[in-house]
Order: sequence, then structure tokens, then C-alpha cells
Amino acid sequence: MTTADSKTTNSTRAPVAPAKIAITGLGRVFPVRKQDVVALDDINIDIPAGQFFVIVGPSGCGKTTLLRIIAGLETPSSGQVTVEASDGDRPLNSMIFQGDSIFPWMTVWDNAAYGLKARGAPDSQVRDTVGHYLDKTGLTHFADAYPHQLSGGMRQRVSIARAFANDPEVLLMDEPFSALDEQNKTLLQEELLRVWEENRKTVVYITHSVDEAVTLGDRIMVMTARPGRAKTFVDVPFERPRDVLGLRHVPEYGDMVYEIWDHLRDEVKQTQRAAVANAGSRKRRLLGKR
Ligand SMILES: Nc1ncnc2c1ncn2[C@@H]1O[C@H](COP(=O)(O)OP(=O)(O)OP(=O)(O)O)[C@@H](O)[C@H]1O
Repeated sequence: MTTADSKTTNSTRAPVAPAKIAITGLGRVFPVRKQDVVALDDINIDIPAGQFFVIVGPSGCGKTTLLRIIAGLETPSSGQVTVEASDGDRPLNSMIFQGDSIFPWMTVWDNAAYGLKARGAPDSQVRDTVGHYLDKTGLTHFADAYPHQLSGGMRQRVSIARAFANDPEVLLMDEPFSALDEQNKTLLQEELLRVWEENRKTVVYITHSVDEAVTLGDRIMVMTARPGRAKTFVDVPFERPRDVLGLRHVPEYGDMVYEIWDHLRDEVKQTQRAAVANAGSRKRRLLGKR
């Protein structure tokens, strides 16, 4: 495995290839009772096609809000997001969440086939594509099973198979493996990378795990405590395809994890201090000592 020097930059632009996802001056404010919650402030990112872009940041810094805005599920208060569509027939995005993203009343096969069928793909294409991704995720023998008959790891495999079979322009993943145990998480990371290597879709991936960010990502955005801004960008130099376990023996891997933690530490502490202050003022209000 060869490596190059990692590159940390405060620049919000990666001048590599035309942007698949362009985010400019993005802000999101939630009006909550008397006080507005500024979730995101002036986010500027260009994500080139084929990049595995990872977002890390302290709890509540706006990661999910950012992903939901990219997905078109949430509207920005300012700025804009553009996802470049290369083919009008393909969906713009598919999302995978931390919890179950699949339909409990459908079999594994029907879940994986859902997107293709919904847009009227020919039966032969559905058969070939779904068969391929169930094979890739080790689910061929579970094609007729229902989600409740599967383990958490297998259900996330179904989510992966469904998302890739749907063949979206971009793939959006919100802490998809965070509820899994360490062993399953490592296996799923390996499988995700193996499936992703086939066509290198543009991915935006949220995680709380710095290890996971370095293992999977091409570029990592470290966010500040709320209001969420881009604190820094780190380019991950490890060549692909990557060996998830082998990577951990590479000295530069530990250096990168440390470097990102260094950026993150103050933000996590600030989030904790804000939580303590909020709890204190809530308690004072409840005790009538305002
Ligand atoms: N619909 C909403 N109404 C009011 N406030 C909201 C809403 N959605 C999110 N927020 C607030 O915006 C901030 C950012 O939330 P978001 O879920 O995006 O953060 P996050 O970084 O994904 O958090 P976590 O890491 O804990 O999942 C939080 O303070 C949250 O309480």
C-alpha cells in the first residue's frame, strides 16, 4: 500500500474535476420558539464526480441537515445546492440511514428492486441488476426473506444493495453503520468499498467515527460546533482499492486519525460545554430562579 503526504486545507474548494455536487453559501436556520437555531452557516463545497466525501463533526453541528438539503428533503435558508444530473432517467440520489431504510413488508428482493421497478425498468434489467447486487452483498440466499428475519448487519446490506441497484447520480449515507457492532461494521465497510469500487459513484457519507472517515473517504470535511461550518478539509492519500484491516497497519493511518481528532477536539468540547450550559439554564427555569 503506498501513501502520499496528507493535505489539510482551509480552502473550501477542491480544484480537481467539475463539481458533481456544488454547495454555495449554504445556511439553514430553524425557528424554534423565541430563539432561532442556526444549524448551518456559509457552507461552500465542490464535490467532484466519483469522490467519496466524508463529513465528521460534533453532535448537533448540522451534518444530517446538510445531507437532507442535498437530498432535497429540506430547504436551505440561504445559498444553494446543485447536483449535476448526467442522465435524466436516473434518480438524483439514494439515501441510507443509520436505522432501517428498507420496507419491512417487502422481501429482500422486492426491497432491492423497488427503485428500478418504480421507474419502469424492464424486467430483464431488474433481474440482472438486483441479482448482481444481492450477490455482491451476500444476500442471494435471502432474496425471499423479510427484514424481520434478518440481523441488523444484513438489513444494512439490503439498504446498500437497494441504493446501488437504484443507480442514483449520488449516494447519501447518514451514519449507516453506527448501530452495528465492531465486527459487523468492519465487514460492512469492506463490502461497501467493494461494491463502490465497481462504479465509484459520488458519495456523501456522515460518520462520528474518525477511523471510519479515514478508512472510507477520499476527502474529509471537519465541521465546527453549531452553527455548523467547514472547519477544515483533509485529503486522504491512501490508494484504492483499500484493504480495510490492512490500512490499520500503515503508520500514516494513525497519523491521519490523530490529525483529524486534533481538528475535532475543540469542537466536541465546545458542544459539551453548550449542552451543560443549556441543561443549567433549563434547571434554573424549572426552579423558577430566572
Ligand atoms: N426540524 C428542526 N427544527 C428545529 N431544530 C432542528 C430541526 N432539525 C434539526 N434541528 C437542530 O439543528 C441542529 C443540527 O441538527 P442535525 O441533526 O443536522 O445535527 P447532526 O450534526 O446531524 O447531529 P447528530 O450528530 O447528533 O446526529 C441541532 O441543534 C438540531 O436540534
